[in-house]
Amino acid sequence: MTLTTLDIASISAGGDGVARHDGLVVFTPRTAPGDRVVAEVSVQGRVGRGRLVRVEREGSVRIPARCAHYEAPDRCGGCQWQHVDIAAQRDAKRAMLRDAFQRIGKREIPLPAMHAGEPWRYRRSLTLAMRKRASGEWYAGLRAFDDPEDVFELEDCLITAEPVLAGWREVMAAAVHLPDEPRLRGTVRVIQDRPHFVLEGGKEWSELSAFLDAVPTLAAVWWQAEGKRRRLVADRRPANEPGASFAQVNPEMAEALHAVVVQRVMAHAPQRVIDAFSGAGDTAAAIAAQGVRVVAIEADEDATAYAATRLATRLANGSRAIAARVEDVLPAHLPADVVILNPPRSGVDAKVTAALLKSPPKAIIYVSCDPATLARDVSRLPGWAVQHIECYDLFPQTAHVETLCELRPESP
Ligand SMILES: C[S@@+](CC[C@H](N)C(=O)[O-])C[C@H]1O[C@@H](n2cnc3c(N)ncnc32)[C@H](O)[C@@H]1O
Repeated sequence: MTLTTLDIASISAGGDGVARHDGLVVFTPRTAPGDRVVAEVSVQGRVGRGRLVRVEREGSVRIPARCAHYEAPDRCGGCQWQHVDIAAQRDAKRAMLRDAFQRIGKREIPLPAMHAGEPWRYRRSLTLAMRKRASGEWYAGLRAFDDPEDVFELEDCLITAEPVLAGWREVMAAAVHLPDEPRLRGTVRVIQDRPHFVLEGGKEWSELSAFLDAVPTLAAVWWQAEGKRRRLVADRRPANEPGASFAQVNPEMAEALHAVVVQRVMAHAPQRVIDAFSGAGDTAAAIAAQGVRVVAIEADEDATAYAATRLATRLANGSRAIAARVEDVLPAHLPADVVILNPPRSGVDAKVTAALLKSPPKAIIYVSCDPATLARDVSRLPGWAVQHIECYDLFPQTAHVETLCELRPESP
């Protein structure tokens, strides 16, 4: 390990500042383009990893972080970019997408537009590590970005909406009734203005009913005991409300994106649409409501069951929700006029792109949360052109970016 002066030139896809030094590319968290920093650099294979020691000269996009947990001692790993001006964050995300297409997809795309909303208090869901101290007292918090074992007690999270934090305060006030374990994990999500709680871990929950009595405002409580499936242990919701797992983290921006997806699908005047990785069926239901036959494919059985209820009135035209892996069943449901792909970060299996090459729709609308896997998957679709591409800033202060990409067959 050596102390090295680095001039940070750009930001990497993972959110670290990037500098070149002695023929090495060095990635240093918590640095910004234009910074001159001193870092402890260690070499791992062909790349260098920097640990920021001090900033010698601040780049023009560096700003003070707003959140007290961001800097030492907590070093919160929930956000990566609070030290970067919001406009520069958004420019970096756009550049990240174009770079991924160049580097991985070997394609040139224009610098995409960015749609953005509120940069603070946008999260409607917060997952925290829960720890029991030797004294028996519980605390809940996030992990340090450079030490996942280091969980600090969270006082506030400036990217999380107040009703979620209120839900967490209620849960922690009742923590004495949690399963008797040193470590648990929980998520509070606010759906239709009411907090829902998902607890993960523990083998027995002997004080479950005392816990439930102590959390009267929670609309539903789910428990995923160690090695078991998640189950609903308290349900005070109105009938037919979606489960906590299907809520959008940033509903305002997700709705804006969703509306554009529906509009782009409908522009093809489709008769048959496949919504692959359909979740709880938000998009599928909106398209089916316009008289289109929609097949929604989703691996999660609970999400599919909910999507099926939303498509139930459209059964007559063949709309339905299928609980299966997209790669296993997509070929059997093609052809379609438009296929929507909205996979997790890992992107789509090569079988999915192979099936689309064999039985091509008029358009593929790909919604991605990872530029690298999007670029890889598009590179597996030779003969398809990027007709339109744009970014949505669903997660300000972090390095994550959501992309909408419409592909059409290249003209012969
Ligand atoms: C990014 S979410 C998209 C959800 C939904 N389209 C929406 O807008 O809310 C990805 C979804 O893909 C599902 N999934 C992950 N792998 C899958 C697979 N191999 N086949 C089908 N669904 C899968 C997950 O359960 C999750 O609901």
